[in-house]
Amino acid sequence: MNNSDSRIFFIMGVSGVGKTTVGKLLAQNFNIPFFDGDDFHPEYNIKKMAGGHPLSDEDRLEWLKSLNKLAKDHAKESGCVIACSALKENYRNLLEDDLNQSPHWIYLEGSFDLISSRLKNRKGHYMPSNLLHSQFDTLEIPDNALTFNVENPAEEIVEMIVQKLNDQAEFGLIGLGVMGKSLCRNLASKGVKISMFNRHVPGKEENIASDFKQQHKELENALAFDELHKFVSSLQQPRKIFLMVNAGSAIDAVIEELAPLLSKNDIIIDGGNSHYEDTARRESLLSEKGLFFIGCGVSGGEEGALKGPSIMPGGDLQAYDLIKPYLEKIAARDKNDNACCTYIGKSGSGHFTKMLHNGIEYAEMQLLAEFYQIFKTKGNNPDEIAEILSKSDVDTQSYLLEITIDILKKREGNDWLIHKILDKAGNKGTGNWTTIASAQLGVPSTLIAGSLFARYLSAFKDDRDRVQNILPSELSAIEVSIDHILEAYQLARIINHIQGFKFLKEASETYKWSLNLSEIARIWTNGCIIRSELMEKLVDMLKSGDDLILHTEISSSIKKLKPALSKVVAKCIESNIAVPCLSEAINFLNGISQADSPANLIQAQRDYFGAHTYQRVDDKSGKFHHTEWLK
Ligand SMILES: NC(=O)C1=CN([C@@H]2O[C@H](COP(=O)(O)OP(=O)(O)OC[C@H]3O[C@@H](n4cnc5c(N)ncnc54)[C@H](OP(=O)(O)O)[C@@H]3O)[C@@H](O)[C@H]2O)C=CC1
Ligand SMILES: O=C(CO)[C@H](O)[C@H](O)COP(=O)(O)O
Repeated sequence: MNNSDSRIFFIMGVSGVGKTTVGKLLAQNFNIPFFDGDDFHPEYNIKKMAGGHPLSDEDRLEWLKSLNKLAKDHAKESGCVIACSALKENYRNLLEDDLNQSPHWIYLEGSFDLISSRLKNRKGHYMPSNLLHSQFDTLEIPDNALTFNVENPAEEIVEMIVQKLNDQAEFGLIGLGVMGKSLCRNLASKGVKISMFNRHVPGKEENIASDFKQQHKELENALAFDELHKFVSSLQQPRKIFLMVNAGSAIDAVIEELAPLLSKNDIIIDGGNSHYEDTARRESLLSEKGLFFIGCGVSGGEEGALKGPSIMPGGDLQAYDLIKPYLEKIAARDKNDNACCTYIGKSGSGHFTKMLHNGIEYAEMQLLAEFYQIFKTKGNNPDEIAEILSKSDVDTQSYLLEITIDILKKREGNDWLIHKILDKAGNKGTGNWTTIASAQLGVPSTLIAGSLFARYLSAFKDDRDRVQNILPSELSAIEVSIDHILEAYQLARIINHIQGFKFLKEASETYKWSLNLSEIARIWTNGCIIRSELMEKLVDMLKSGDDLILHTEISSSIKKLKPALSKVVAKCIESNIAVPCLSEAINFLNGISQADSPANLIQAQRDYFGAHTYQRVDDKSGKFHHTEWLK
């Protein structure tokens, strides 16, 4: 893609501003060729200008194209400096069209009076000074150029250009909320020179970036902005800008403001929990403007983002290669010290994978909540439940189990804090999207759906209060040993992961993403919310095939643990304990392990009322049949 040592500079500004002088000095400094755009005008244009007539857009077209070719030819080598007025945005677009790198735009500015007086003293140039008015009228001041005032001597301007380039940050981050702040500190502590931006909202959001910089020693070299164009100019090209803002309309709003300030080949990375279809849409929209868009799932919460998250980037592979060193630097490490970051695949696949991660997270959380309820019903207090969970088998170890133990032990005054927390579960949408996507793909992700709907049911707190008054359902302790309960938990988690990876496999085939499931499991072994001992085991199992349920280790665990799961669910139902996720687990297992299902009756009913046809077991051709049921 890029010869990394090659630099293309366009020195722009109105005639007489000093482009040639500055350009030659700059070229000398970098030891690259200098070209004066004026030397490339066709004879016709020179005559027209010398006659005091301004050039039209049509006159400029071939000239701009020839300068674009010049830039492209030299971009393949050491680069070059080209002086060219480039007064309008669309001229600049033509000049950088199809370049394999983002050029540096240097805008030389000066007052009309200063330049006019300089032009009057200039000899041997075909541009009469009265054309200067038309140049100023035509000029569209660039947003994304390094700007220098020509009251300074040319030598100083070149020094300032070099200094500015040296001061530029390698990586930019927009959105200094919970995750954005942690990621900034993580990047800076790894020695990455960063630029940070947070919007300015008068009276509400003021000096967020500069105040944040003051609070942390590791940010002393970071640049802080609340003006977007200054933030953009502070970044090395191609710019790499990580968005950590709320998913949805906020991302579109930021992109709308940001994109016009960027140059070709710049890379926007969306690290939020965006919907994968939005990501695909944004990627194709931005690619029309020559910009790259990487949809990048990030998991680990505030602490993970600070100390090492799991990172799931998807999009253009060449663009990914440019941001890979930064993402790998900040990612968590797996047990072999490899970064928990891997290229997921094209387009929205990174955000899809993060969405599914959250779906698995929903079910893992719901299972723990159901076991909390089971032990509560047995009369155990939160400390006792924490004690039971902390003694559970290594196979059940996970980050979510660890934090659950901490949560259960947390006291407030004489009581446990958990008793003071209202039992209405919130959500930000990823569980909902996962459930919709599973329905669209036709995959039975029943534990994820069960846990989503359990959250929704919990949110109907008033209804639950009212219904309980009319239909009281007494909870009673289930008579099952702790070992059996923990075995049921272990198996339900296995089913959750079987469903999750099957879901990914189906998405990969449908969307032609070629996902590497083992590699995805690997980057989920650390840094993310669903890291666990089980995930560690799945990395190798998924190497030998994607069908987890048929893997010998998994199938022998299922055989061993299934009686406990069946018993616990049956006992919970007898005891009026709602266990939607656990029951989905055993129902799925019973369904998937029976070659015969009652779906023949569904097919018959469909054919009866809607002539939807059915296939027959005694017709191996797979042909569809219809019966006139009332004849
Ligand atoms: N919190 C978590 O554990 C995790 C969150 N995520 C995802 O990361 C993203 C960010 O989350 P989080 O850091 O928690 O969110 P916060 O609410 O803490 O921060 C959001 C940031 O976005 C900025 N922002 C919001 N709207 C706009 C807008 N219209 N224009 C410009 N900036 C805007 C906010 O600026 P301002 O302060 O000015 O309002 C703030 O800096 C979300 O998509 C979230 O789902 C992913 C993994 C874990
Ligand atoms: O992405 C995350 C962790 O991986 C976030 O914490 C996520 O927002 C949690 O989702 P919800 O608020 O819907 O429970």
